[in-house]
Amino acid sequence: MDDMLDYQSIVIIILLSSVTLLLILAFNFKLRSRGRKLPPGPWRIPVIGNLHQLGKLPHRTLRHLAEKYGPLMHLQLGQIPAIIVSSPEVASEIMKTHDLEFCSRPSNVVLMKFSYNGLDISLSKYGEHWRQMRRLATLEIFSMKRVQSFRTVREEEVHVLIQSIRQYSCSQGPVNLSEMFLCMTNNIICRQVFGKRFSEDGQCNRSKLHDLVMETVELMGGFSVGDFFPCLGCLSVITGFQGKIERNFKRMDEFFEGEIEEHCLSLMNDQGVHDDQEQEDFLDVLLKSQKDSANLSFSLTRDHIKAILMDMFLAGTDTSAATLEWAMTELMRCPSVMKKAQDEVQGVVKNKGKVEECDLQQLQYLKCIINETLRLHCIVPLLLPRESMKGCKVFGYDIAKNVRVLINAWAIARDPKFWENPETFMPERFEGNVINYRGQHFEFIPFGAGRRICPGMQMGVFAVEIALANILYHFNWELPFGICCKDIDMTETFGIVLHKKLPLCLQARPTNILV
Ligand code: HEM
Repeated sequence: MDDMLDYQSIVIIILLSSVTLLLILAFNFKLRSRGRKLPPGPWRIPVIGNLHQLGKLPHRTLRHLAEKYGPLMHLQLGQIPAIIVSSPEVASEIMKTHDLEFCSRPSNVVLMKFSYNGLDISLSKYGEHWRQMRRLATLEIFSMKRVQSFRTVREEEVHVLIQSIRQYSCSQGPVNLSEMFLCMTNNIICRQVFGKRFSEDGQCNRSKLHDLVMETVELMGGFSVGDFFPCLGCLSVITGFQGKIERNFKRMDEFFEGEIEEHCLSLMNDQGVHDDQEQEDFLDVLLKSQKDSANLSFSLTRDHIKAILMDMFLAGTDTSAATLEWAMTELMRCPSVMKKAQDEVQGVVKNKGKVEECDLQQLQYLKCIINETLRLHCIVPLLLPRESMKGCKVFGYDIAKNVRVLINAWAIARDPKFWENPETFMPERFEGNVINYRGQHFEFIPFGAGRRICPGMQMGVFAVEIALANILYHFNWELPFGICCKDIDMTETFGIVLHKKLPLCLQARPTNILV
């Protein structure tokens, strides 16, 4: 009898908790619209359906809502108040006029973990600490001189990519370009950060580190109820999500520790002293800055260094790889654009045997292709979320403190008011056009704008340009047997970074250029 009672009470408790949970969800997930053109709120949208949709492809769902309710929407995402920006005018208000009020980042458990409790650059809140870290990184890591000093690294890794494609396509058929791009960008980042690569020698293949980094990226972009309902954060423990984060973080941390130890040792043995300052890797630079921390107004701890290393991997690897993946996908869908691009590269490089970075300045059409790729496939579609630091008025509406701000850069770059035939891939639109991605033209902000603009922009673009130019120079590309242009799957994945859901597999036919 007692057992029976226990069983019944357990069932009742479970039922009551589920009903409470559903009520909390239903009550909290409503959408309020407060734009000038918007209907008076609050009103509700079906809870589970939209939560699910937002969790899947938020940029598309939010664009659809913005078309109905205007470019400045106020959503109550669970317990989190958020505004969604979907037009260049409002984006300019937020990231230019009121940049100082909106340049902080929200925090949640996952982000805090991977940023070493907010010690990094990309996820930390705005304040003196962020300013100092960003200044250090801008001077020591992202300066044009430093980026150019890694020119050889980029050229060598692109060379390895070309050789790997050549070997693979001769023996095995279609090449998984999505995978190869990811390995190449990861190797470039590894060499810049640690001075070494982790793929097998001479190969552009996946290493254990690549797998680990990709797992981290997935976890960070994953959908967690706790993001919208902090009071239900404990659910992530029950679902096992928290455990996955802890395990993944531990492995990343151990990996960084190992590399730091190795670098410290070689610095101590004076092997790390580089005659030519330009050969230093980022970790050398950070360790030196730590030693000379008298020049800094804060003490650069080991956790600070690991937080920056985490930023490099998470922000720098799959962003550039995804850009290459979408660029090649669009070129396969538009054979005339592909031909024009190949003719341009061929005309500039002739029989030199490879494209070098010094050739890139002449490849203006290639640059247009990259711009158009970043427009049509905004790689970080909602940028990184921001948070208001104090109450302020935007377009006559009061925005409170601690409101999350999502900028739908993906929707903005497809706004028909600013772009003719916005859904069409048309690199020519950038020919002789003054619009660029450097954060001054708010209809095109793939790298964000204002104080939090991507500091790795140049590093990413150089890698994309040199890789794309070389794969167009060395190969003619065909779709696998039986597939035609219009069959190419364009489905996107869900996550912070927009990838193709299905990998891009293509048959490479080497041109007659000898390497
Ligand atoms: C094509 C390649 C890339 C794209 C499309 C891209 C895009 C972005 C975007 C949209 C943001 C957020 C900006 C905002 O919130 O306004 C960002 C931030 C950032 N990116 Fe990139 N990025 C790329 C490459 C890189 C690379 C190669 C690195 C470094 C190795 C890097 C490091 C960072 C960092 C540290 C931030 C945080 C800035 C801050 O919060 O102060 N990115 N990136």
